[in-house]
Amino acid sequence: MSLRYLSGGESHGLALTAIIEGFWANVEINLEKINLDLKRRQSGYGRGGRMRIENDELKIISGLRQGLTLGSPITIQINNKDFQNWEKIMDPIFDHNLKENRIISRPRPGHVDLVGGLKYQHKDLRNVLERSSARGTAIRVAVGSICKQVLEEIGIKIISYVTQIGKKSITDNIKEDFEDIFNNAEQSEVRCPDLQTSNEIKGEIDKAGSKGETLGGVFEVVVLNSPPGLGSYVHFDRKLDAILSGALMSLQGIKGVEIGLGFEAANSYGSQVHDEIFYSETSGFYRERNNAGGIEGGVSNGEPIVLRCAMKPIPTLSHPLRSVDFISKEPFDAQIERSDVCAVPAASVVGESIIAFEIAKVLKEKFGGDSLDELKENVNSYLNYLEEV
Ligand SMILES: Cc1cc2nc3c(=O)[nH]c(=O)nc-3n(C[C@H](O)[C@H](O)[C@H](O)COP(=O)(O)O)c2cc1C
Ligand SMILES: C=C(O[C@@H]1CC(C(=O)O)=C[C@@H](OP(=O)(O)O)[C@H]1O)C(=O)O
Repeated sequence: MSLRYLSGGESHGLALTAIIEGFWANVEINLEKINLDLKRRQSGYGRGGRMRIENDELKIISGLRQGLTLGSPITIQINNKDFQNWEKIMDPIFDHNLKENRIISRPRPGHVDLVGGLKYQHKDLRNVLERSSARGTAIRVAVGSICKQVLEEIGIKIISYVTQIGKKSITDNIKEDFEDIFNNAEQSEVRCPDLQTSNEIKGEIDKAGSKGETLGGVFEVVVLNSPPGLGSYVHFDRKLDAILSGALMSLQGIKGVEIGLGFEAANSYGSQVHDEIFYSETSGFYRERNNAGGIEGGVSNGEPIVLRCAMKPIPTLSHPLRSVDFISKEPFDAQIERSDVCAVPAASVVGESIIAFEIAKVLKEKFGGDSLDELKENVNSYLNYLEEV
C-alpha cells in the first residue's frame, strides 16, 4: 500500500485536518518536534497580524497509542484560534445575515479570487479565499514533520534555508553553513527561520511594507543521505525530479523550481554540467561535484538532493492594484485584506515538509514495510547489496 494523505479546512474555519494512510507502525512520534516545526512555519520576518493570533499546536486524534504509530490512519488537527472571531461568518450551517459578512467581490490580481469564483460559480469570493489561503500549509507541515521522524530513523535528513529575499541574496555559503549547523546543533537552534534574516534583509522587508508593497524570494530544500534508487526512469509519473518539483509547485506562491544547477545548466557546456563518475573501495561509486542535484534520469543517485524554489511576492497589497468588481463589473482597486509582506522563510519550512512527505512516499514504494523494523530491514538489505556490487 502506498503512503497518502488528504487534508481539509478553511483559513478561518474551525480547524485544519489531515488523515495520513499507509504510515509504518511502531514509529515513535515526538509531538514537541512537530510543534517546533509548526512554530518555525509561523515565524520569519514579514509575517502579518494573523500570526500574532495563532499559536499552532497539533492534536493527534487517531493512529497513535502511547507515543507509537499503530499502522492505522493517523488523523491530525490544528485548530484555528482566529475562528472565534469568525464563528458566525464561517458557520458551516447557518447564515446569520451579519452586516460585517459583506460579500468579497474585488478580486486580487495574483490570488485565485477571480478564476476561483468563475470556476466554482461563487458570487462571494470569500468562498474561494478561504480554501486557497496558505493557512492550509500548517497541516502540510505537520504531515511532513511526522514523515521526517521516520526518515530520520533511517538516516535521511531534510533541511531548508532562504537564499534570497526580493533582490537581496542572503549569503553565498548558506548551504554549507546550514548543513554544518544542522549536523552539529540542537534541533531548536537550527530551526528558527529568523536566523536567516539579517538586519539588512529586515530593512528591505520593512521598506517594502511601508510602501504598501510585498516581496518574494528564493529558498532551497536539501535531502541529505538519501539512498540511490528512489523514483524511477521507467515511467514518466514515477520520475523523482517530476514528483518533487510538482509537489513544490503546489505550494502557494511558488513559480519556479530548479534541481541542482537548474537553469544555469542551459548556458553551460556538457563537460561543465555533468558530474564525472569515480570509484573507490571505501566509497564505492562517487562524484566530486553535484550539479545534477542528486537526481539523474528521475532516480536519486545518492548525492544530496538539492531543490531551489522561487516564490512570487504576496498578492495582497495595501497599495492595491487595479481590478474589476465581480458583480457590478465596475473598475475598482483590489480588495485589501490583512496580509503578510513576505512569507519566504515560512514557505521554506513548508517546502521542507512537502519534500519530507514525498521522500517518505517514494521510500515506501521502493522498500515497502508495514512496520519500522520491516522498513529498516529492507533498506539495510538494499544498502548491503549496493556495497557488494
Ligand atoms: C506561508 C505563506 C503565507 C502567505 N501569506 C499570504 C498573505 O498573507 N496574503 C496573500 O495575499 N498571499 C499570501 N500567500 C500567497 C498566496 O497564498 C498565493 O500567492 C496565492 O495562493 C496564489 O499563488 P499561486 O498563484 O502560486 O497559486 C502566502 C503564501 C505562503 C506560502
Ligand atoms: C494564516 C496563515 O497565512 C495566511 C495566508 C494568506 C493567504 O492569502 O494565503 C492570507 C493571510 O490570512 P489572514 O487573512 O487570515 O491574515 C495569512 O495570514 C498562516 O500561514 O497560518
